[in-house]
Amino acid sequence: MRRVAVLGAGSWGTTFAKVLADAGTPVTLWARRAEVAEAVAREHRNPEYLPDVTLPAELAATADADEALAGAEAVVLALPAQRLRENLEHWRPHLPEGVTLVSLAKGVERGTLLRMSEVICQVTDAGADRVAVVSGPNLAGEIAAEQPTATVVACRDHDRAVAVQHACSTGYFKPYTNTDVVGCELGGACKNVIALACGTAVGLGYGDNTMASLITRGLAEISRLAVALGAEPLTLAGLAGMGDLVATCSSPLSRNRRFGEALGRGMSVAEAEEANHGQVAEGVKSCDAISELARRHGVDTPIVDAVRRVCDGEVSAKEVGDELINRELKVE
Ligand SMILES: NC(=O)C1=CN([C@@H]2O[C@H](COP(=O)(O)OP(=O)(O)OC[C@H]3O[C@@H](n4cnc5c(N)ncnc54)[C@H](O)[C@@H]3O)[C@@H](O)[C@H]2O)C=CC1
Ligand SMILES: O=C(CO)COP(=O)(O)O
Repeated sequence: MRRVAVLGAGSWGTTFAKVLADAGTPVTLWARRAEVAEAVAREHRNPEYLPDVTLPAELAATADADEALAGAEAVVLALPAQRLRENLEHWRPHLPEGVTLVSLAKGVERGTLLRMSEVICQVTDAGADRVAVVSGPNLAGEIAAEQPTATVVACRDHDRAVAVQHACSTGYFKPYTNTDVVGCELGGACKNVIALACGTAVGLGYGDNTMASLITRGLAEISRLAVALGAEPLTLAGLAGMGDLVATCSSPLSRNRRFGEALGRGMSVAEAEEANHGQVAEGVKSCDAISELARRHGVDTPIVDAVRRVCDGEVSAKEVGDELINRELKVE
Protein backbone atom coordinates (compact mmCIF):
# COMPACT_ATOMS: atom_id res chain seq x y z
CA MET A 1 0.00 0.00 0.00
CA ARG A 2 1.30 3.44 -0.96
CA ARG A 3 0.80 5.18 2.41
CA VAL A 4 -1.42 4.79 5.45
CA ALA A 5 -2.54 7.38 7.99
CA VAL A 6 -3.31 6.17 11.52
CA LEU A 7 -5.45 8.69 13.38
CA GLY A 8 -5.23 8.24 17.14
CA ALA A 9 -2.03 7.59 19.10
CA GLY A 10 -3.33 5.67 22.13
CA SER A 11 -2.21 2.12 22.90
CA TRP A 12 -3.78 0.46 19.90
CA GLY A 13 -3.30 3.24 17.33
CA THR A 14 0.41 3.46 18.17
CA THR A 15 0.82 -0.32 18.17
CA PHE A 16 -1.05 -0.76 14.88
CA ALA A 17 1.11 1.98 13.33
CA LYS A 18 4.17 0.03 14.47
CA VAL A 19 2.74 -3.15 12.89
CA LEU A 20 2.20 -1.30 9.58
CA ALA A 21 5.72 0.14 9.67
CA ASP A 22 7.20 -3.28 10.51
CA ALA A 23 5.25 -4.69 7.53
CA GLY A 24 7.10 -2.19 5.33
CA THR A 25 4.09 0.08 4.78
CA PRO A 26 4.83 3.83 4.87
CA VAL A 27 2.73 5.19 7.74
CA THR A 28 2.09 8.49 9.50
CA LEU A 29 0.57 8.49 12.99
CA TRP A 30 -1.61 11.42 14.05
CA ALA A 31 -1.60 12.30 17.75
CA ARG A 32 -4.02 14.80 19.29
CA ARG A 33 -1.24 16.26 21.43
CA ALA A 34 1.86 17.77 19.82
CA GLU A 35 4.15 16.41 22.56
CA VAL A 36 3.06 12.83 21.82
CA ALA A 37 3.66 13.30 18.05
CA GLU A 38 7.03 14.84 18.86
CA ALA A 39 8.06 11.94 21.13
CA VAL A 40 7.06 9.35 18.50
CA ALA A 41 8.76 11.20 15.63
CA ARG A 42 12.01 12.16 17.43
CA GLU A 43 12.51 9.65 20.25
CA HIS A 44 10.56 6.73 18.71
CA ARG A 45 8.54 6.37 21.90
CA ASN A 46 5.03 6.95 23.16
CA PRO A 47 5.80 7.47 26.86
CA GLU A 48 2.19 7.68 27.98
CA TYR A 49 0.70 4.64 26.26
CA LEU A 50 3.66 2.32 25.45
CA PRO A 51 6.46 3.47 27.75
CA ASP A 52 8.67 0.38 27.30
CA VAL A 53 8.51 0.08 23.53
CA THR A 54 10.95 1.40 20.96
CA LEU A 55 8.97 2.33 17.86
CA PRO A 56 10.33 1.91 14.31
CA ALA A 57 12.45 4.83 13.13
CA GLU A 58 10.44 4.82 9.85
CA LEU A 59 7.21 5.62 11.73
CA ALA A 60 6.36 9.28 11.02
CA ALA A 61 4.16 11.22 13.43
CA THR A 62 2.40 14.56 13.42
CA ALA A 63 -0.24 16.49 15.33
CA ASP A 64 -1.53 17.91 12.02
CA ALA A 65 -4.28 15.63 10.66
CA ASP A 66 -4.09 17.19 7.15
CA GLU A 67 -0.43 16.27 6.98
CA ALA A 68 -1.18 12.67 8.05
CA LEU A 69 -4.03 12.35 5.54
CA ALA A 70 -2.27 13.80 2.48
CA GLY A 71 -1.78 11.05 -0.12
CA ALA A 72 -3.02 8.24 2.15
CA GLU A 73 -4.45 5.17 0.46
CA ALA A 74 -5.99 3.96 3.73
CA VAL A 75 -7.02 5.87 6.84
CA VAL A 76 -7.03 3.89 10.08
CA LEU A 77 -9.32 5.29 12.76
CA ALA A 78 -7.97 4.46 16.23
CA LEU A 79 -10.11 6.50 18.60
CA PRO A 80 -12.47 5.49 21.38
CA ALA A 81 -15.84 4.56 19.83
CA GLN A 82 -17.80 7.44 21.35
CA ARG A 83 -15.27 9.99 20.04
CA LEU A 84 -15.19 8.78 16.43
CA ARG A 85 -18.09 10.79 15.01
CA GLU A 86 -16.99 14.25 16.20
CA ASN A 87 -13.42 13.74 14.96
CA LEU A 88 -14.45 12.22 11.63
CA GLU A 89 -16.77 15.16 10.96
CA HIS A 90 -13.77 17.40 11.36
CA TRP A 91 -11.51 15.27 9.12
CA ARG A 92 -14.11 14.53 6.46
CA PRO A 93 -13.21 17.38 4.04
CA HIS A 94 -9.56 16.26 4.06
CA LEU A 95 -10.09 12.55 3.33
CA PRO A 96 -8.45 11.54 0.02
CA GLU A 97 -10.88 10.51 -2.74
CA GLY A 98 -11.77 6.80 -2.71
CA VAL A 99 -9.63 6.11 0.38
CA THR A 100 -10.18 2.88 2.37
CA LEU A 101 -11.45 3.69 5.87
CA VAL A 102 -10.36 1.21 8.54
CA SER A 103 -11.91 1.12 12.00
CA LEU A 104 -10.01 -0.24 14.99
CA ALA A 105 -12.60 0.80 17.59
CA LYS A 106 -14.62 -1.81 19.46
CA GLY A 107 -17.87 -0.20 20.48
CA VAL A 108 -21.42 0.76 19.55
CA GLU A 109 -22.37 4.43 19.41
CA ARG A 110 -24.57 5.63 22.26
CA GLY A 111 -27.87 7.15 21.19
CA THR A 112 -27.77 6.07 17.53
CA LEU A 113 -26.89 2.41 18.35
CA LEU A 114 -24.73 2.37 15.21
CA ARG A 115 -21.69 0.18 14.71
CA MET A 116 -18.45 2.03 13.93
CA SER A 117 -18.54 1.15 10.21
CA GLU A 118 -22.07 2.58 10.07
CA VAL A 119 -20.93 5.79 11.77
CA ILE A 120 -18.11 6.06 9.20
CA CYS A 121 -20.48 5.56 6.25
CA GLN A 122 -22.96 8.07 7.68
CA VAL A 123 -20.39 10.80 8.35
CA THR A 124 -18.28 10.39 5.19
CA ASP A 125 -20.94 9.23 2.67
CA ALA A 126 -18.56 6.37 1.78
CA GLY A 127 -20.19 3.18 0.52
CA ALA A 128 -20.01 0.21 2.91
CA ASP A 129 -17.56 -1.50 0.54
CA ARG A 130 -14.96 1.20 1.34
CA VAL A 131 -14.99 0.51 5.07
CA ALA A 132 -12.90 -2.20 6.75
CA VAL A 133 -12.60 -3.20 10.39
CA VAL A 134 -9.72 -4.91 12.17
CA SER A 135 -10.75 -7.08 15.11
CA GLY A 136 -9.35 -10.08 16.95
CA PRO A 137 -7.43 -11.13 20.07
CA ASN A 138 -5.19 -8.08 19.93
CA LEU A 139 -4.07 -6.81 23.33
CA ALA A 140 -1.87 -3.90 22.30
CA GLY A 141 0.85 -4.45 24.91
CA GLU A 142 1.57 -8.00 23.71
CA ILE A 143 1.61 -6.99 20.05
CA ALA A 144 3.90 -4.04 20.75
CA ALA A 145 6.27 -6.59 22.33
CA GLU A 146 6.01 -8.54 19.05
CA GLN A 147 4.33 -11.58 20.60
CA PRO A 148 2.58 -13.58 17.86
CA THR A 149 -1.14 -13.15 17.30
CA ALA A 150 -3.77 -13.32 14.58
CA THR A 151 -6.58 -10.97 13.64
CA VAL A 152 -9.34 -10.41 11.10
CA VAL A 153 -9.54 -7.66 8.48
CA ALA A 154 -13.20 -7.53 7.50
CA CYS A 155 -14.55 -5.61 4.51
CA ARG A 156 -17.50 -6.16 2.19
CA ASP A 157 -15.03 -5.60 -0.67
CA HIS A 158 -12.71 -8.61 -0.49
CA ASP A 159 -9.98 -6.88 -2.55
CA ARG A 160 -9.81 -3.99 -0.08
CA ALA A 161 -9.60 -6.44 2.81
CA VAL A 162 -6.70 -8.17 1.06
CA ALA A 163 -4.91 -4.84 0.50
CA VAL A 164 -5.17 -4.01 4.22
CA GLN A 165 -4.20 -7.59 5.12
CA HIS A 166 -0.97 -7.29 3.15
CA ALA A 167 -0.24 -3.82 4.53
CA CYS A 168 -0.26 -5.10 8.14
CA SER A 169 1.13 -8.61 7.83
CA THR A 170 4.36 -9.15 9.83
CA GLY A 171 6.31 -12.00 11.42
CA TYR A 172 4.28 -11.51 14.63
CA PHE A 173 0.90 -10.23 13.32
CA LYS A 174 -1.15 -12.54 11.08
CA PRO A 175 -4.29 -11.02 9.55
CA TYR A 176 -7.03 -13.16 7.98
CA THR A 177 -9.76 -11.65 5.80
CA ASN A 178 -13.52 -11.92 6.13
CA THR A 179 -16.43 -10.15 4.43
CA ASP A 180 -18.63 -10.31 7.57
CA VAL A 181 -18.20 -6.79 8.93
CA VAL A 182 -21.29 -7.05 11.17
CA GLY A 183 -20.05 -10.21 12.90
CA CYS A 184 -16.52 -8.90 13.41
CA GLU A 185 -17.68 -5.55 14.78
CA LEU A 186 -20.26 -6.99 17.15
CA GLY A 187 -17.82 -9.65 18.35
CA GLY A 188 -15.34 -6.90 19.23
CA ALA A 189 -17.83 -4.54 20.86
CA CYS A 190 -19.70 -7.16 22.89
CA LYS A 191 -16.68 -9.05 24.23
CA ASN A 192 -15.69 -5.91 26.15
CA VAL A 193 -18.93 -6.14 28.10
CA ILE A 194 -18.44 -9.84 28.82
CA ALA A 195 -14.86 -9.07 29.93
CA LEU A 196 -16.32 -6.57 32.41
CA ALA A 197 -18.52 -9.36 33.76
CA CYS A 198 -15.54 -11.73 34.02
CA GLY A 199 -13.45 -9.09 35.77
CA THR A 200 -16.30 -8.48 38.18
CA ALA A 201 -16.41 -12.20 38.96
CA VAL A 202 -12.66 -12.17 39.65
CA GLY A 203 -13.09 -9.11 41.89
CA LEU A 204 -15.80 -10.96 43.80
CA GLY A 205 -13.32 -13.79 44.40
CA TYR A 206 -14.77 -16.34 41.99
CA GLY A 207 -12.57 -18.77 40.04
CA ASP A 208 -12.24 -20.46 36.68
CA ASN A 209 -15.60 -22.25 36.57
CA THR A 210 -17.42 -18.93 36.91
CA MET A 211 -15.13 -17.43 34.28
CA ALA A 212 -15.66 -20.26 31.79
CA SER A 213 -19.43 -20.13 32.35
CA LEU A 214 -19.51 -16.37 31.69
CA ILE A 215 -17.30 -16.67 28.60
CA THR A 216 -19.40 -19.48 27.14
CA ARG A 217 -22.80 -18.00 27.92
CA GLY A 218 -21.40 -14.63 26.83
CA LEU A 219 -20.50 -16.10 23.47
CA ALA A 220 -24.05 -17.47 23.20
CA GLU A 221 -25.57 -14.02 23.67
CA ILE A 222 -23.05 -12.26 21.42
CA SER A 223 -23.78 -14.82 18.70
CA ARG A 224 -27.58 -14.48 19.08
CA LEU A 225 -27.36 -10.71 18.77
CA ALA A 226 -24.87 -10.70 15.88
CA VAL A 227 -26.85 -13.26 13.88
CA ALA A 228 -30.07 -11.30 14.47
CA LEU A 229 -28.28 -8.29 12.94
CA GLY A 230 -27.13 -10.27 9.90
CA ALA A 231 -23.78 -11.80 10.92
CA GLU A 232 -22.56 -15.23 9.86
CA PRO A 233 -22.64 -17.59 12.89
CA LEU A 234 -19.16 -18.94 12.06
CA THR A 235 -17.59 -15.49 12.43
CA LEU A 236 -18.41 -15.61 16.13
CA ALA A 237 -16.57 -18.92 16.46
CA GLY A 238 -13.51 -17.28 14.90
CA LEU A 239 -10.80 -14.82 15.91
CA ALA A 240 -13.08 -11.78 16.11
CA GLY A 241 -15.61 -13.73 18.19
CA MET A 242 -14.38 -16.46 20.49
CA GLY A 243 -10.70 -15.53 19.98
CA ASP A 244 -11.06 -11.97 21.19
CA LEU A 245 -13.53 -12.96 23.91
CA VAL A 246 -11.16 -15.51 25.44
CA ALA A 247 -8.14 -13.17 25.24
CA THR A 248 -9.92 -10.21 26.78
CA CYS A 249 -11.79 -12.12 29.48
CA SER A 250 -8.66 -13.99 30.58
CA SER A 251 -6.01 -11.30 30.41
CA PRO A 252 -4.95 -9.08 33.30
CA LEU A 253 -3.79 -6.67 30.53
CA SER A 254 -7.38 -6.01 29.45
CA ARG A 255 -8.67 -2.62 30.59
CA ASN A 256 -12.24 -3.94 30.52
CA ARG A 257 -11.41 -6.91 32.71
CA ARG A 258 -9.42 -4.72 35.12
CA PHE A 259 -12.33 -2.29 35.28
CA GLY A 260 -14.69 -5.17 36.11
CA GLU A 261 -12.32 -6.39 38.82
CA ALA A 262 -12.42 -2.96 40.43
CA LEU A 263 -16.23 -3.01 40.37
CA GLY A 264 -16.24 -6.52 41.85
CA ARG A 265 -14.01 -5.32 44.67
CA GLY A 266 -16.63 -2.70 45.46
CA MET A 267 -15.33 0.43 43.68
CA SER A 268 -17.77 2.84 42.02
CA VAL A 269 -17.58 3.43 38.24
CA ALA A 270 -15.78 6.74 38.89
CA GLU A 271 -13.22 5.07 41.17
CA ALA A 272 -12.68 2.23 38.67
CA GLU A 273 -12.15 4.81 35.89
CA GLU A 274 -9.46 6.49 37.95
CA ALA A 275 -7.81 3.14 38.71
CA ASN A 276 -7.67 2.50 34.92
CA HIS A 277 -5.49 5.66 34.53
CA GLY A 278 -7.99 7.34 32.21
CA GLN A 279 -7.58 4.64 29.55
CA VAL A 280 -10.75 3.65 27.75
CA ALA A 281 -12.79 0.61 28.93
CA GLU A 282 -15.12 0.52 25.95
CA GLY A 283 -17.57 -1.95 27.51
CA VAL A 284 -18.57 0.64 30.11
CA LYS A 285 -19.36 3.17 27.38
CA SER A 286 -21.13 0.75 25.03
CA CYS A 287 -23.05 -1.59 27.35
CA ASP A 288 -26.20 0.53 27.38
CA ALA A 289 -26.22 0.82 23.55
CA ILE A 290 -25.65 -2.95 23.12
CA SER A 291 -28.33 -3.77 25.66
CA GLU A 292 -30.78 -1.46 23.87
CA LEU A 293 -29.83 -2.87 20.45
CA ALA A 294 -30.61 -6.36 21.74
CA ARG A 295 -33.91 -5.23 23.24
CA ARG A 296 -34.98 -3.67 19.92
CA HIS A 297 -34.20 -6.89 18.08
CA GLY A 298 -35.90 -9.10 20.67
CA VAL A 299 -32.62 -10.80 21.66
CA ASP A 300 -32.06 -11.99 25.22
CA THR A 301 -28.71 -10.70 26.57
CA PRO A 302 -28.78 -11.25 30.35
CA ILE A 303 -25.04 -10.76 30.97
CA VAL A 304 -24.88 -7.54 28.95
CA ASP A 305 -28.01 -6.26 30.74
CA ALA A 306 -26.51 -7.16 34.11
CA VAL A 307 -23.28 -5.28 33.33
CA ARG A 308 -25.28 -2.26 32.19
CA ARG A 309 -27.20 -2.16 35.48
CA VAL A 310 -23.97 -2.37 37.50
CA CYS A 311 -22.36 0.39 35.39
CA ASP A 312 -25.46 2.57 35.84
CA GLY A 313 -25.24 2.04 39.62
CA GLU A 314 -28.68 0.35 39.73
CA VAL A 315 -27.42 -2.80 41.48
CA SER A 316 -24.23 -4.03 43.09
CA ALA A 317 -21.96 -6.54 41.37
CA LYS A 318 -22.77 -9.17 44.03
CA GLU A 319 -26.54 -8.72 43.66
CA VAL A 320 -26.43 -9.02 39.89
CA GLY A 321 -24.26 -12.16 40.09
CA ASP A 322 -26.85 -13.77 42.37
CA GLU A 323 -29.60 -12.76 39.94
CA LEU A 324 -27.81 -14.35 36.98
CA ILE A 325 -27.29 -17.71 38.69
CA ASN A 326 -30.92 -17.72 39.84
CA ARG A 327 -32.45 -17.10 36.41
CA GLU A 328 -35.01 -19.62 35.19
CA LEU A 329 -33.66 -23.05 34.31
CA LYS A 330 -33.68 -23.89 30.60
CA VAL A 331 -32.21 -25.91 27.77
CA GLU A 332 -28.68 -24.91 26.72
N1 LIG B 1 -5.61 -1.22 23.45
C1 LIG B 1 -5.91 -2.37 22.89
O1 LIG B 1 -5.33 -3.41 23.25
C2 LIG B 1 -6.95 -2.46 21.83
C3 LIG B 1 -7.89 -1.45 21.65
N2 LIG B 1 -8.86 -1.57 20.70
C4 LIG B 1 -9.85 -0.52 20.50
O2 LIG B 1 -9.23 0.60 19.89
C5 LIG B 1 -9.90 1.80 20.25
C6 LIG B 1 -8.87 2.79 20.76
O3 LIG B 1 -8.32 2.20 21.91
P1 LIG B 1 -6.90 2.53 22.53
O4 LIG B 1 -5.94 3.04 21.53
O5 LIG B 1 -6.49 1.33 23.27
O6 LIG B 1 -7.34 3.66 23.56
P2 LIG B 1 -6.45 4.53 24.52
O7 LIG B 1 -7.28 4.86 25.70
O8 LIG B 1 -5.13 3.86 24.73
O9 LIG B 1 -6.19 5.84 23.64
C7 LIG B 1 -7.22 6.61 23.12
C8 LIG B 1 -6.65 7.62 22.16
O10 LIG B 1 -7.72 8.45 21.70
C9 LIG B 1 -7.39 9.80 21.97
N3 LIG B 1 -8.62 10.52 22.30
C10 LIG B 1 -9.36 10.40 23.40
N4 LIG B 1 -10.41 11.25 23.35
C11 LIG B 1 -10.31 11.90 22.18
C12 LIG B 1 -11.07 12.89 21.55
N5 LIG B 1 -12.16 13.42 22.10
N6 LIG B 1 -10.66 13.33 20.34
C13 LIG B 1 -9.55 12.83 19.76
N7 LIG B 1 -8.79 11.89 20.31
C14 LIG B 1 -9.17 11.42 21.50
C15 LIG B 1 -6.41 9.80 23.12
O11 LIG B 1 -5.61 10.96 23.10
C16 LIG B 1 -5.61 8.54 22.77
O12 LIG B 1 -4.63 8.83 21.81
C17 LIG B 1 -10.95 1.39 21.31
O13 LIG B 1 -12.19 1.29 20.71
C18 LIG B 1 -10.47 0.02 21.78
O14 LIG B 1 -11.54 -0.81 22.21
C19 LIG B 1 -8.91 -2.64 19.88
C20 LIG B 1 -8.00 -3.65 19.98
C21 LIG B 1 -6.94 -3.63 20.96
O1 LIG C 1 -9.66 -5.30 22.36
C1 LIG C 1 -8.76 -5.67 23.06
C2 LIG C 1 -8.07 -6.96 22.86
O2 LIG C 1 -8.43 -7.55 21.64
C3 LIG C 1 -8.30 -4.83 24.18
O3 LIG C 1 -9.10 -5.02 25.28
P1 LIG C 1 -9.19 -3.91 26.40
O4 LIG C 1 -9.73 -2.66 25.75
O5 LIG C 1 -10.12 -4.49 27.42
O6 LIG C 1 -7.81 -3.70 26.94
